[in-house]
Amino acid sequence: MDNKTVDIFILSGFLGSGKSTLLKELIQSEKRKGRRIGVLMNELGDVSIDSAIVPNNTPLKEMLNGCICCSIQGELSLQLNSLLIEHDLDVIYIEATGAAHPLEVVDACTHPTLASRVTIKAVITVVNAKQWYENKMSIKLNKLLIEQVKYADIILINKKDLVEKRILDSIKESIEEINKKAVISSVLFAKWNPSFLHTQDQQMEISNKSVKKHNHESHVHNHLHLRTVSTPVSKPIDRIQFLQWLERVQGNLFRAKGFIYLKETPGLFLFNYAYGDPVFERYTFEKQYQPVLVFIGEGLDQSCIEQGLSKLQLK
Ligand SMILES: Nc1nc2c(ncn2[C@@H]2O[C@H](COP(=O)(O)OP(=O)(O)OP(=O)(O)O)[C@@H](O)[C@H]2O)c(=O)[nH]1
Repeated sequence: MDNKTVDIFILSGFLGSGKSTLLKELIQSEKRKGRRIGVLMNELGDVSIDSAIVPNNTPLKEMLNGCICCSIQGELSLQLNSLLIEHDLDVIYIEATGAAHPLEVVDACTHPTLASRVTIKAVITVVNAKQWYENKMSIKLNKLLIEQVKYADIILINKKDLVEKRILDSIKESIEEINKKAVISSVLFAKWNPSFLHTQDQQMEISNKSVKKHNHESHVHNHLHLRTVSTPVSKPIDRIQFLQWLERVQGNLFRAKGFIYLKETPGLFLFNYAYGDPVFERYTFEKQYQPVLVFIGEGLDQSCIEQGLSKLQLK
């Protein structure tokens, strides 16, 4: 009988902290080692955006329109099961939504039908340095950020370019106070030495057990009431007008992403907006996408967003 288990790494962290950026790095690193990787992605919206970074030849399962920890925990077990049946893999990376509680994801991976076939190696939490330092989130969101840090085995303080060195040190200290066991690194564009993942197995399995232990304790689940709005944007938009409009979007906009055409420059652009920082990147990946935008936040109004975007496309 084959006793080989498939390694599982769970990527956690708030919306826009850099989970997909990290996943891209990890996929490249695993490929260089010749390991067979599978990816399971969960997005809050009904449109897949993050999967653009997963190469076509990498087995991928996507769970759209819901958060693993709220509504589709059972589906995660099913999708994980299909990945294991359909492919001969060494490792699976699970990218949770930014609203997910890591323990709920761990819980779904420890379903009795999966237990003998997978080993949960580590929860890796990505933190947006500026967002952590500024501490401007609502109480509920802050609590979620803390839980994501508390139950991590590895914590990457990402976007270190957005804060000064001394602030980075204070962020590290405050994170250490919450989680003394985790390995903590400050990183830029989630660039990190993932060989660590394969040399420190023992250490991580120890802290991993503590994750499982906590799993049986009761914890308050943050229901964030996040709303997602996705809408096609077939015509090119003026970049400046779009950004000005984005500032005025009604509600609490945490995250926006998608593919759009811009008036001033030909070609499709990948748009990312996380914690107030908008980024347009020319889309160069192999997968084909239709122009569409996804907005994630609290109190978003779908018709207002659609009307606003329609007007921008007419200008
Ligand atoms: N300035 C800066 N931007 C970064 C860094 N790392 C990632 N980003 C950008 O932040 C944006 C969001 O990154 P993602 O990797 O998509 O974040 P995510 O956590 O996967 O987002 P969700 O899946 O929506 O939760 C993208 O535009 C990235 O290019 C960094 O170190 N510095």
